[in-house]
Amino acid sequence: MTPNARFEAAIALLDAIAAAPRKPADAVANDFFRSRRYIGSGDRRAVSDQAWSVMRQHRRLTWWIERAQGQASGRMLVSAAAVLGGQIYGDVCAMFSGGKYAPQPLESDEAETLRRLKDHTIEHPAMPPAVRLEVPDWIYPLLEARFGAETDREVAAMLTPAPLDLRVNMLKGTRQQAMDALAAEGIAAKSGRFSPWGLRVEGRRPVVTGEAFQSGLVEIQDEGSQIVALMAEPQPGLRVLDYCAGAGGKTLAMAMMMENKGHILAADTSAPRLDGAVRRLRRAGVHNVEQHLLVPGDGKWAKRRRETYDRVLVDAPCTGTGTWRRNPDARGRLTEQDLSELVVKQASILQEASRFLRKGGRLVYATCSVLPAENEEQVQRFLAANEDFALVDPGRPEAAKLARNGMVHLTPASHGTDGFFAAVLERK
Ligand SMILES: C[S@@+](CC[C@H](N)C(=O)[O-])C[C@H]1O[C@@H](n2cnc3c(N)ncnc32)[C@H](O)[C@@H]1O
Repeated sequence: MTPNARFEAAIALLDAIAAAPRKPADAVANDFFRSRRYIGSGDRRAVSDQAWSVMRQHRRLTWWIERAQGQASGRMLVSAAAVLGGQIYGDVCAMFSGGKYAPQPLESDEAETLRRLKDHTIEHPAMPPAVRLEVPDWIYPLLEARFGAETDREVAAMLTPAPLDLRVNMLKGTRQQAMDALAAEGIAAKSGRFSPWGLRVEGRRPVVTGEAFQSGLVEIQDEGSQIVALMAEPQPGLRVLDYCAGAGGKTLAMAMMMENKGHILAADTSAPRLDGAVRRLRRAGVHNVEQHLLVPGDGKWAKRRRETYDRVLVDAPCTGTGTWRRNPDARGRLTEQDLSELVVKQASILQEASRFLRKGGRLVYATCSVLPAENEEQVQRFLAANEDFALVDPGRPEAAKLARNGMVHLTPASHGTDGFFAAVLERK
């Protein structure tokens, strides 16, 4: 593809994303490229990179375009990003050549808007903080309450692209063997900072097509997520309930820690998500996991299992604010109502799941959110209503050293992981 054609494809992709405001951008992008099979993999990556870079600057670009009396269409967003990113105004206008596969020429008002952006950069002192940090207005005070003087540093780090983290599957080999196998595929990886099984891959590499991944020796998993699984301390022989197991990221890590001995019940209300785990479990060589679809009214099922699990992991559905660096479009979709509904849901799931824990057993409550309402406040409310539970320090030293007041808060800026929260609760 010519640079102009890539420019045009990025504009079309951004318009498609804007036309489906409730759909995740990566799902829109999958459909977009599926219907344009003539776009090869290198071009696809370049077009996505350009669109994702615009999404990471969306509020600031819109602010600039509106200030320059324009409309934030895909054409204006892409061209404004180029001009504010330092490309020469005339060169950017020339991209709109109207040639085959190139964008149509700029209208005179579009060219005028763009001209007003000349000699500026994306930042401007008059930008409100929520615009500068690319977050919805309603959430900024919550982030400020959470991070205080560190708000700028913490929230800005949520705008940088996430690294690629792997977990070595000890059922298949050691960390050194995994590093060697990856090196043989031309992929350089170094040990993670916190997880004993973590690897961080340098640069963006196609790990999933390689032998190390296909053979189940490595799995893609953010290091923060590995720490959450580790906090459940699932030893061989125990009975573990993974109550919001989804597609099994933490189930897999726990099965590995249990050396395939004992039993994990991976429960979720979503059949498609549970199905998503099946191939991953097989590839990883895991065979101590049983899946269970939670359905309303299965009281008998629950009654039989009351107080029978040594460990319960509640990886609750949440706002996903901790994963914003992976999904820059998600921040724009999140509403205040989403948050209040999730807080109610999380409290009910935690209460529900806690019934399965035996006396002396440990429950880990976790989210991939950085908001106190979904995290420590949720734990405090639960403890106030359940006197037979107590907050305890994480047992594993890797997690204990990360804990503050007995709870672990991970963030991209402070730990280089996704944002995660986890707390261990023991039944007395
Ligand atoms: C954060 S995701 C889980 C991710 C998964 N543990 C992993 O590590 O890959 C939250 C999960 O909670 C599930 N969920 C939503 N409502 C639920 C409920 N009432 N009970 C149990 N699971 C629920 C969702 O289907 C989703 O799979």
